[in-house]
Amino acid sequence: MFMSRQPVLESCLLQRLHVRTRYRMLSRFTSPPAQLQVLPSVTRCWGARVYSCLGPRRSFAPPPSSPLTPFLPARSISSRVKYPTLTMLSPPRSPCPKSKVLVLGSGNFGSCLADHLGDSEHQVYLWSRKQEFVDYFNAHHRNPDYLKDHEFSGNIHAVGPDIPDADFIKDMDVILFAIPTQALRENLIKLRPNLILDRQPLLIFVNKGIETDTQALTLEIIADTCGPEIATRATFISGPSFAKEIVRRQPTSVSVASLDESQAQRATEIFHQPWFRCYTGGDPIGLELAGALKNVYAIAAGMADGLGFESNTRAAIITRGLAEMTRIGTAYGASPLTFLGLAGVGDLFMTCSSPTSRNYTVGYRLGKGEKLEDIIATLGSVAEGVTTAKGLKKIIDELGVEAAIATGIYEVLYEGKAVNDNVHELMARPPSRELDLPQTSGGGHAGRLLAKLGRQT
Ligand SMILES: NC(=O)c1ccc[n+]([C@@H]2O[C@H](COP(=O)([O-])OP(=O)(O)OC[C@H]3O[C@@H](n4cnc5c(N)ncnc54)[C@H](O)[C@@H]3O)[C@@H](O)[C@H]2O)c1
Ligand SMILES: O=P(O)(O)OC[C@H](O)CO
Repeated sequence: MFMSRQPVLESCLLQRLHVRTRYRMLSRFTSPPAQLQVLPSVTRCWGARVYSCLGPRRSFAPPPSSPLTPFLPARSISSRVKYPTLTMLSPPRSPCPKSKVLVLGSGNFGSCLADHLGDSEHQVYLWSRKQEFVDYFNAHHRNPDYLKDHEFSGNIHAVGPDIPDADFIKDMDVILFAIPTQALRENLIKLRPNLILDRQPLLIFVNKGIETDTQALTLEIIADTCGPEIATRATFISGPSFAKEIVRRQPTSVSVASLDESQAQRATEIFHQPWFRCYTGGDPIGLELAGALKNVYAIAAGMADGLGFESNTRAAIITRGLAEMTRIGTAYGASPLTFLGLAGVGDLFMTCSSPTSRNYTVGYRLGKGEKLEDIIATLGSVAEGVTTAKGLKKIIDELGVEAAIATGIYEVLYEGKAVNDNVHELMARPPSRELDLPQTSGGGHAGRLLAKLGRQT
């Protein structure tokens, strides 16, 4: 997944003796996973590498279908079962330098990334707007609402419920925002007076959505609330990354982008680990659009599955969804290449094909005949695609691009169109050319946004 198989096998052969010797030394203290002992030697070596590189977790229950399952210890998800740490075989990269990180938002993704950074020996403060969360987390090192089976890093301290004050913020090296897009503006407005410009921490945003009322991307919300200087340095992380898989240290890769690439590089240095690869880039607008739009197509894919359609239909939605989001992004003024990256096709593919996705689940349940209000009321977590579909519809209309799938999802969610009619209408359209990119003039919407930031297109 993150390296080609041939070099892996070659390096396995070279390291085989070394790894075996180290395992023998280690087995004085602990037994290696039984699975590693019964596999053929080369496979065992690869398994040992994967196992050692990823390191076992306090909570870990690999799904039966996981390709890593043969190499990983079967273990209860209960954290009462402790596993010896084998990370000494391939230790985490030490963070350079060790940072103080404030994570705003203690849902699935905020707490998962807090755990990732805590494991890398950063000093992490996890903010929640709920006092009960703060008390419970500090007493038990568990999240009472999300990822409930996971025991979190001891390097995390929960803070709240008030937004941290200026004294607290001035000590932070990094502030990571893991708050849903619709709630970001109000929180940035509260936080802005506490940010000192000449000692500005690295600001990282991981939300994936479009603000419904304004159709603003996060970059624009930051510019509106904090000014162009802060927005220009803001950094965005996106890509195929389910929280519950990150806390199990499943190999994960993401895109990291900022208009100021030195900031993206800083973020990469803080996040990059052998089990969490970061790829940097300079197109935050494309990265943001890709992350937001894939959620709308995940609703479409889930809906098709819920209706009982199978592989052909899902592959068509993913591929035509990619064509659509690339077209919208290009007309907006983003680079079409960004949509071929992890934040684009990577996340689109994953979210459209996994019931772990909340957006896919919304679509699936709609396909099964449930009402949107009932699904939202019982989902227990945010599905950004629902609100994004609304903001996106206005953007599509303004740009004048053809985006039949996204438009159909908007009509199902907000205009009462029946899911079956949506499929029939999509399929009954006349034939068209497969791949075309729109011409952009004047930099599109991105040009206006960049001008707001004082940047030339
Ligand atoms: N869960 C994932 O695997 C994942 C992966 C990548 C990106 N994301 C993105 O990260 C963002 C957060 O997702 P999540 O999975 O953590 O969502 P979640 O629903 O699990 O948690 C949302 C958190 O935000 C808090 N919150 C909600 N409204 C708030 C407000 N007005 N002020 C302050 N805090 C508020 C909630 O209390 C909760 O702690 C979303 O944009 C999502 O698309 C999620
Ligand atoms: O559960 P979803 O659909 O919000 O997807 C979560 C992440 O965006 C996957 O990368």
